[in-house]
Amino acid sequence: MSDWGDEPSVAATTTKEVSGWSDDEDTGKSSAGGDGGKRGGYNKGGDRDGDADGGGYRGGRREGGGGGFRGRRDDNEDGEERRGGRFNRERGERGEKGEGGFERRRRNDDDVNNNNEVGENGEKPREFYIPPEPSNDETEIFSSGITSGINFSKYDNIPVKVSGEDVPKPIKNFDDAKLRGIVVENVTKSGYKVPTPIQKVSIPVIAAGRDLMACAQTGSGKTAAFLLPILTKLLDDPQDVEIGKPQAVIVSPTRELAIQIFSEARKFGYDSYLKISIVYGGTSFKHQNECITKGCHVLIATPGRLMDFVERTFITFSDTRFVVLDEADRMLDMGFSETMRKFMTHPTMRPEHQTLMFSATFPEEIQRLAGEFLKNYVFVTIGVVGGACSDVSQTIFEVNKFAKRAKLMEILREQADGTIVFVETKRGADFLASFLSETEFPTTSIHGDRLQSQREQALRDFKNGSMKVIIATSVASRGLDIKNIKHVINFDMPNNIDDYVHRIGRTGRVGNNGRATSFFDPDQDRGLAVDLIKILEGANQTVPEFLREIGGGGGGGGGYSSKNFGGVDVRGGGNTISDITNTENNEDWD
Ligand SMILES: Nc1ncnc2c1ncn2[C@@H]1O[C@H](COP(=O)(O)OP(=O)(O)OP(=O)(O)O)[C@@H](O)[C@H]1O
Repeated sequence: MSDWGDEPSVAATTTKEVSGWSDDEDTGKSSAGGDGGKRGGYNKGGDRDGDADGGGYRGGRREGGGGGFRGRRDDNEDGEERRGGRFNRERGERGEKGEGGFERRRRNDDDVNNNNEVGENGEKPREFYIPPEPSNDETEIFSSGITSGINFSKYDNIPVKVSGEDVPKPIKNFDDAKLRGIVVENVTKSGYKVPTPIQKVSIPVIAAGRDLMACAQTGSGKTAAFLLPILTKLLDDPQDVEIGKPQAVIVSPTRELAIQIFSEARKFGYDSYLKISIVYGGTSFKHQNECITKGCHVLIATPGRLMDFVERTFITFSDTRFVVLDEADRMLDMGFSETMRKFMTHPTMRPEHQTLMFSATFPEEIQRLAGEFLKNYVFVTIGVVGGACSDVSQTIFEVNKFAKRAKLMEILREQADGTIVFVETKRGADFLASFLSETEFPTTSIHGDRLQSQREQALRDFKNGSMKVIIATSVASRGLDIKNIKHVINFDMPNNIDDYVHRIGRTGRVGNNGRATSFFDPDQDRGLAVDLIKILEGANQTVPEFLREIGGGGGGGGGYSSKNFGGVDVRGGGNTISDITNTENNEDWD
């Protein structure tokens, strides 16, 4: 079918879909809030639409920017000020639920922005985007993951804490996991030899039918931890698939993460009869509906798009045996709490479903809210929850906003390949990408104002090395598992320490060494100093003197407190708490 060429089928950005199935829903949702026609930079050069040269920025640069973009605090992924803390924003400034606060926020965030740009006349152009068909080539399917690195065996020494009633015993190896034969074959083809700690604990918990809330460090294999037992159960206890009634629903906060989970699910379900589908914002609703009307066992979705399907009754949950909320804290942070509540408590939801929540950071307040959705769950923390992966070497430079660009060039001249540069704002990403593209560094970018086709093309270009550098906003901070990320640079520091941990976790994955460099501007980032010191100390990194001075000695002494990062089971003492630091030798489980 010609629609499925290598190139995404993208009509001119002003094209409107005219059918009863149109994506108008998205139009409405995207229209509220946001930064309207304030975008600038390279798009004036007319080189963006269609991205013919592969998502890069060649020419069309507008002067200015100066390297620092912190002035536009409102120009971030959420389209609004983010300094105020999650719950203030959601509960306070936006008003209580019912006032429309949640909806307004949701409409402008990553998931539902189908039409991302602003045309000359102030209208948002749209695209009718049908993503390329996923590959069926076995080699390609199994080559997506990162090969485990030299520090993999150190995972055995990471403290593992589990609480809850009658917690099933962890497995020691994949043979103990009672995975379905075909799933085991796919695990082997993926090059996995030993389960990671989160997999050792989660696989038997999920297999035993329990709900789970799990916090484990970035890059430690959380995706397989839920996919392997789910696919096994669907195969061991098969039920006829009915159209619009997925048996497992996996929800992810960002589109790119959803796509990645989709690839992982196809990998572990390879050669089985399981049907895996995906629905996410920024793409043709009609097309995705056609895909799911073929029926699917496993549905991966972003929350806004999922609700669109649910509200139109194209998806119901009456056959749903598993609900997975990946990066659950981020979904709540993005304002999806109402959306999540709607589908978790949907009248069609099969009462006997299991709910599984995963993240590397899990603030206590969010954990508490999330706990509404789980029944008699097992709570697992691996390592210092919210702590940075110690395989990433972290360097913090004191750089003011006017010096950032020169410092970045200096670093890139040493080594540019495989660098992801995080900036605070979408506009900042545009400026920096167009600036760098006029240098010797082919650069692309990913952020919420780019069309979805451009976002996916940008990631492809970065992954295949045709673009050495990718500039990203926090949309790319979570979950992305890209082999060739060698260096994470925080050109702008994030607004909160959780984002910092997730951002630097794009490198140093599955036991590989990674590198992160951050530009700390005391004028802007002072508020982050104390938490940053704790993170550095917790990961045995050097704390620069200037940072200690700013932090007022903060971070020392008491060390890193995991309390605010969800390291504590909020249900308190009524539950068994086991410290199974070394799952290999622990006897308590026998
Ligand atoms: N047991 C294993 N052995 C070897 N590699 C593994 C194993 N489990 C997972 N991996 C690989 O580790 C990488 C990271 O896994 P994954 O993306 O699931 O991490 P994560 O914990 O979800 O990270 P993040 O918090 O950043 O989302 C992937 O490339 C995956 O293929």
